[in-house]
Amino acid sequence: MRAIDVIRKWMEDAGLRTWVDHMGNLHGRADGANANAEALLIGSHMDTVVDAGIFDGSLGIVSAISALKVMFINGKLQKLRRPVEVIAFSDEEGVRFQTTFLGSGAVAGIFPATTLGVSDKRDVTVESVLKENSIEVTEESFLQLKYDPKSVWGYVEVHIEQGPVLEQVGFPLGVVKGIAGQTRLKVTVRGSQGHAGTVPMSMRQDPMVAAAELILVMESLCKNPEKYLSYDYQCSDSTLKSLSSSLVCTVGEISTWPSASNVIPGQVTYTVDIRAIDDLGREAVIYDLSKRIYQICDKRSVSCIIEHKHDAGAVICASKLSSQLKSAASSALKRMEGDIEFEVPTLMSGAGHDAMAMSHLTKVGMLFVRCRGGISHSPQEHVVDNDVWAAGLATLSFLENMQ
Ligand SMILES: NC(=O)N[C@H](N)C(=O)O
Ligand SMILES: [Mn+2]
Ligand SMILES: [Mn+2]
Repeated sequence: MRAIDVIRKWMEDAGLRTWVDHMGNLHGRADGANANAEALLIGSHMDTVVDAGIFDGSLGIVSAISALKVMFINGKLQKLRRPVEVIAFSDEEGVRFQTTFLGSGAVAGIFPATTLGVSDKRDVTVESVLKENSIEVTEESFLQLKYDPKSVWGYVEVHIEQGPVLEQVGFPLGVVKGIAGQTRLKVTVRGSQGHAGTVPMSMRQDPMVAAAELILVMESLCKNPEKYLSYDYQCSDSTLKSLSSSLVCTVGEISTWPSASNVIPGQVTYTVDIRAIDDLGREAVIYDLSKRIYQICDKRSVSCIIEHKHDAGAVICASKLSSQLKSAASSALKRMEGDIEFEVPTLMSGAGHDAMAMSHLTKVGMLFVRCRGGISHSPQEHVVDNDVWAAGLATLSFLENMQ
């Protein structure tokens, strides 16, 4: 809510009409010369992860507002060939409720109204959090957030790369070809709680050690999918090849009950985040992993529950937007450095973005900005001033020349 107040002021300084919708997304719109034309939506997310950096999400919002402010100052804003609407999305990371894209998903209309009843670890629901912040959302007003696809020309997002490629190729900007698909699971393993000092090792049904084995097996599967999945099983050679270069898995959270050093746990819960460019391959990995989880739990006489918390298919960015972003990036760099000898690179995104949700509403394009060491989701996340500058100039050039 504090971020909304700060960003809303920036939007109004840039001459935008602002409002906050029932999912806490902040909108800033310039109608341009044709208020009823299909609008360009541009933006990113306001939220971030725990112990994060300051560029993930926010750079996309600031680049969009800054470019529009330049146009406001030089009188070009009202000459825009179509309305431009900046959206600062409320929840993209999905860290609190384990369902990501809550803000952009509401605008894209991909979620049912029951989403309002999703709760966090303290059983606080999305609906009550919004109401606590004086956003009187109802199921009806939630469903009304969906934009009419006919009113939207496209969605563009400027975002830090969160990876090492642009730094490696020595380029401040890159155009995103596509975004990897992702699945989030919650695995709960239950055993028999007991005294750490009295239960013989041979008689234990210890969910902590079972979870440890499950996590190691998942790591091995994701490091060597070809060893676990094969054609006659459910994966073609091309899928296996794609998995070998793009499959990643992470256990970011683990908790246990009763979490006491002299008690054999009764229950262990951990999160699984699995991503791959190939959706079929990702589904095959999830299927195979689930099978192995049940087998190992059976062998260890512990029970387990696998909950699917979130799935998002891979997204290919629209070539029309990508080519306009590419020329905007090169004109920005020419403006900064004189001529550029190389072509603006194109690359895939392993990170998820609001563009994944918005792709259900309209064509999407993304521009990546180099970040130091490719580090993100960490206080070490950093973008040098000149690259922030390049991102803003590229956004301005895109808006000035959008077709
Ligand atoms: N939904 C998401 O993917 N959120 C982050 N951007 C992520 O990549 O984890
Ligand atoms: Mn993030
Ligand atoms: Mn992000």
